[in-house]
Amino acid sequence: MQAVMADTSSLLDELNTRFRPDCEPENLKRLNALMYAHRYVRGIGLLDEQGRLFCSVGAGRLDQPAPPSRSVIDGSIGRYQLNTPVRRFVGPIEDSIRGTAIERGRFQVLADSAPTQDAFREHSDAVWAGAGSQRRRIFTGTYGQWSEPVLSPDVAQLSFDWRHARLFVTDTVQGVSPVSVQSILGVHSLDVFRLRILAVATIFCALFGLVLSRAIARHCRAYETMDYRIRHLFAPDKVVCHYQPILELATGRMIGCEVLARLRDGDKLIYPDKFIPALNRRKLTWAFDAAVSRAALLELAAALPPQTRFAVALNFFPQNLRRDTIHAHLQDVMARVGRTDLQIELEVTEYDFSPELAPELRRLKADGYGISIDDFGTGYSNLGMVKKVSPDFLKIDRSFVLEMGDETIRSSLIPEIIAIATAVGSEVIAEGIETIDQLDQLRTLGVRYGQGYYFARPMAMADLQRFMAAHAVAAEAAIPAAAADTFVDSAV
Ligand SMILES: Nc1nc2c(ncn2[C@@H]2O[C@@H]3COP(=O)(O)O[C@H]4[C@@H](O)[C@H](n5cnc6c(=O)[nH]c(N)nc65)O[C@@H]4COP(=O)(O)O[C@H]3[C@H]2O)c(=O)[nH]1
Repeated sequence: MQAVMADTSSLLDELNTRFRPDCEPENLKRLNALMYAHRYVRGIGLLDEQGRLFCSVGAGRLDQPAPPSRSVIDGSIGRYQLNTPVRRFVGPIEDSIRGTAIERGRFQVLADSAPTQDAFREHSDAVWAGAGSQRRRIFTGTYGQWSEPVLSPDVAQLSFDWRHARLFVTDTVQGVSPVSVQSILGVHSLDVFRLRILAVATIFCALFGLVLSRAIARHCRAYETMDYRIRHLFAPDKVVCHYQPILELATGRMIGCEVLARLRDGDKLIYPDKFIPALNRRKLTWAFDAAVSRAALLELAAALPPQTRFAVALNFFPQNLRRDTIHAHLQDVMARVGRTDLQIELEVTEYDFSPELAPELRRLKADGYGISIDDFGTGYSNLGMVKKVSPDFLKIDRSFVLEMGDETIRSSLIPEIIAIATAVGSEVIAEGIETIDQLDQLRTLGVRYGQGYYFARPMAMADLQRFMAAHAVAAEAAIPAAAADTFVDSAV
């Protein structure tokens, strides 16, 4: 009890020396803060000159000043009013709650022997008690008074005071008379919660960083994939055509070239094995085939001197080998090219050679296009079907040529392929000739045409022109003088 008296007395001292009995909000706010600094005080009231209570920290200005109590006891620290209604001090709570008020000078304080302020200070910054139906609640705490709408008393709620950069955490204790408590987290709270906040923030940042970095890495990987990049990489102006000469093996005469496409990526070239699967998945194959064939034919027509006949072998995706589409496109290109000496050969791999494709190829052949079956020997084509198309060329896959020196079963099949070609009325082109031994053997076997690194790698137009100029002289000899070292698969 002594502690209650000492606390109440010191507050009354302070009130009477430092404060005016002024009911203005600013003053009430300061009084409120002072009240919360005293453990055993639950309310402060202001008295008018007649000693009537006219204002209190919790309830503000009263509608009617409360007349002075008749049962006042003079004590050592002030005049005691026992059993006075608490409502006058703390606003709209039950009238039946009563307490002890002690007054001195123009101030009255409500003493409370239970140190409830401690509980507020420790567990919340402000408190409200009243009828549960009341949504807008007036919170009172160490920082003064403010009102706050409580959306639902059933769940804790967060709100943010932008002006003062404070976060309010409101929770409601349900009961006959619910109590809402508010904690305020502001910069000042960092002091109290510093370690906890730091720990939580660090864990949060670490987790967030981890999730974010994984998401970024996943995106970067996706951007790096050819499937993503192909949309930006493929544009008609990014197509680079390289040309690989096709020669008559007995004479070394160049009869034409195969067009092999690359894509320009800055100062690098990307090769078909990298971008063809992505073109297929992105359904860009026709745009690509159309761009390559147009670019190659225009470039060849502009660069090559008139020839008697020059074969231009074009690779098309099997799904694009449709007579109507291809013919319309190539007719348009050839009209611009204006060269009748360029003979277009359409290449289809044996693997893709199918019954559905055969009629399309026959119609294309009837339109005057040459047909070559590429990588011959690697697929399982129906010979009857091959015969029906009667291709101009069967191109022996380079794996057969590669194994020729080792005398494997595969290489022993070359004569069989030559026999099939004779049977269906086609010429043979051997692919991937890299050595003079391979060249000699193929010539001995009767293979008429060939291409490969031994003669020249696929190269840009400027190099093809140099190759053709040098080759015109060397072609006099039976074996071509130009070899792979001189004409490499050149950059742009
Ligand atoms: N080791 C070795 N390789 C040789 C030799 N001579 C030529 N080659 C390579 O063998 C491939 C021959 O082309 P393919 O069988 O039509 O196979 C082509 C073709 O199926 C496809 N392709 C290339 N350009 C186009 C195009 O414009 N359109 C379409 N649809 N496909 C294309 O990509 C495939 C690969 O083309 P590339 O990478 O240019 O590879 C080319 C060529 O560079 C040699 O002596 N030794």
